[in-house]
Amino acid sequence: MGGGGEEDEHLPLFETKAMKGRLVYRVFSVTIFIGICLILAYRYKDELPCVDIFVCTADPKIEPPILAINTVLSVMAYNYPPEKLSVYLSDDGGSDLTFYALLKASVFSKQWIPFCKKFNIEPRSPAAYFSTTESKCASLDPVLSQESAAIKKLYKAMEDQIETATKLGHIPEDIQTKHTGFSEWASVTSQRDHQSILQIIIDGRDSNTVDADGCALPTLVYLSREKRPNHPHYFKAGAMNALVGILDFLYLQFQSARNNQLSVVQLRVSSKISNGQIILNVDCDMYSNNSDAVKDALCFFMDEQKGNEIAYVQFPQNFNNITKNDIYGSKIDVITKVELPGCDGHGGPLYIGTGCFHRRESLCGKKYETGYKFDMKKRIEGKVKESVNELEETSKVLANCSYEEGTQWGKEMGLKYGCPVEDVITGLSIQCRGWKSIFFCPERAAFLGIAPTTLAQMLVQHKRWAEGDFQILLSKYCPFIMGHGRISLGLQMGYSIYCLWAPNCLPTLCYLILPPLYLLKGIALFPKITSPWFIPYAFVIVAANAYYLAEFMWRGGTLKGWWNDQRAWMFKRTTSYLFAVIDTSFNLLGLSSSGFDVTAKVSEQDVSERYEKEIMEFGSSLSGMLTIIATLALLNLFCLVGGLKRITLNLVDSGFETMFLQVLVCGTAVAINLPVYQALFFRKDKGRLPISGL
Ligand SMILES: O=c1ccn([C@@H]2O[C@H](COP(=O)(O)OP(=O)(O)O[C@H]3O[C@H](CO)[C@@H](O)[C@H](O)[C@H]3O)[C@@H](O)[C@H]2O)c(=O)[nH]1
Ligand SMILES: [Mn+2]
Repeated sequence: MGGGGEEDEHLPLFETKAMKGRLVYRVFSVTIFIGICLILAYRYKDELPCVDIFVCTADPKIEPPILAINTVLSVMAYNYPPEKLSVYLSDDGGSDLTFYALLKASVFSKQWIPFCKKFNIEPRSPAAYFSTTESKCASLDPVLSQESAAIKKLYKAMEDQIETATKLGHIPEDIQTKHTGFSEWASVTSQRDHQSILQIIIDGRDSNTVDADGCALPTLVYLSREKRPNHPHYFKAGAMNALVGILDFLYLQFQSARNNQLSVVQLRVSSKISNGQIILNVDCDMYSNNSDAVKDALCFFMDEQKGNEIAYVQFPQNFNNITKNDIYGSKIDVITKVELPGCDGHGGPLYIGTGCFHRRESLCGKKYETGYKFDMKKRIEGKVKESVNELEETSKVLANCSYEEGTQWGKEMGLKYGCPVEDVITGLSIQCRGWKSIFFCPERAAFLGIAPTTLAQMLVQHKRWAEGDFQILLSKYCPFIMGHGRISLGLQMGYSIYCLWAPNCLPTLCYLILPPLYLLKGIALFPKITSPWFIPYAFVIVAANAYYLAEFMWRGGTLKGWWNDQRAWMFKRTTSYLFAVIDTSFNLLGLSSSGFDVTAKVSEQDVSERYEKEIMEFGSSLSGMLTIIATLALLNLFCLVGGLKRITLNLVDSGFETMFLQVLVCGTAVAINLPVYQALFFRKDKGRLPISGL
């Protein structure tokens, strides 16, 4: 204690001071931090399995090469160690134009992949990225916009070259001399008659092949499997099987114990070249929209508790060209947001084609055994030591059509042959072998594709689906027969929603033909509005429609979208499903076999404009399907007018009371068919329905 100046000299009771040597410590801790990151990177990197990605294309006219390579580039740029990725372009069109486009893409990828990773951009399909608003916003990040402008220029130059060649229809000689691969086309007589063409465009094993930043690149392979006129090629299933294959010594032993022959022919192209434990299939029109999707899928496969029983992880099919009110009901949101997640609780969703990650073994026919464990890190040592040329030669043979003869490919192994929905039937067989599957819907869609833009395209696509699913129901693969005791009853019922699509045409046709005809004649088919029997009718009509409407709106649809969806269902039921039933019957009688009509992915300028404006495209030439649609629309209109006249003239006993439901059914049909009348009587554009053709 004291006073005055003495106080200042007092020392504080305690004092905290920074230690000396802070800089040294900081350097030390940074090195430890880097060390931990490297350890994690090492661990993480090594634990990730190899992934083989198959992109399918079938015709350079229907599926332009520029579309296919955009998909290829998007999957090459996944956030995944490139040395563990292999991308295969399966070209069923056997086209040198597609091959040329892929060569160009391989060069462009050296700039594109580092650009994507540096700025973490999405989506990684260049065409899709350059059409996003962010890519057009120059001001946000000056470095990004500068580099983006430079890379866009490169892309446009590549696009120009590819499109010029595509328009020309062949590859000019001066370009052909630049790559020996083109010489393969000297012996190609047609799309349906040629030898296997296989070119390893980027060899991931080669440490000299790097991108602009010096990082490794994914392996990139072009394959056009052999096709001969006297050999069935089994469409997409055949294309996939030429690639799939399996090389696993444990599995070979397991199989050879049962059938010695099998082990010899299990190797196919990708199992020879890269043998990734996981296989992803995407159609050429479905680019990757989420560069983390591979890692997302692996979270399921690699889960320590449940991962071993998962055979496939299916992502939903989303589309980037859906208009606000979805005129053709293509969004299938009720399927992907309600029905398939519903199946998830009963053993897993159906395999619906593109956007599906498979465990190689389960796709190749392995049965699930309780306690089965698979080490994703396991790599088959010493598998490929051959030089690129040797490897091309030895792998090519595996894509020959004679290679499959007398084997289990298309039956026990790989995707199943003979069904227009090779995906659904294959998934069902996998589930019946004891495996589970997963439906995964990340917030940012993993894949985006192209939905049909004309009525005819949509109806043809649905005919293929309905026919395939109906064939399954009537075959030994029927979910209630093959699935009995193997998959849950809930899942059997889940499958049957789709298997019963086709026969749905019969009640729909009845409702669209009988009530109007009887209305015209003045004969009542339903109870009077005053009768107690009217109540169940009213309840079912109101409740079923209200439920579907609520489900539709809950999943983000609009009211007009729901109305359009109802129309799309009506058209599908009266045409696609009817034709599916007829063709399935012919098929059962052995009078025909089902094919695979590839859905068109490009349309003319005026067709696209009408699609954007949500004007239905009937397409001026009158097919059987459009004739049915127009006839039913006219029948309902004619009968409604005739029937109403009869009622107003009091020619029917207690008119409205008796005929209320018939007028409602017929009136709804007329209201829903308004675009048909418009197309028949008022429209002048090329998308109208020519009344003269009826
Ligand atoms: O002989 C063929 C025929 C088709 N494809 C490819 O198969 C894919 C699907 O064909 P597409 O015409 O687009 O049919 P979609 O109806 O749009 O396809 C859905 O339905 C098919 C089953 O019908 C599934 O295989 C698809 O994955 C699924 O997206 C495309 O990449 C085609 O290139 C071939 O590789 N070879
Ligand atoms: Mn498609």
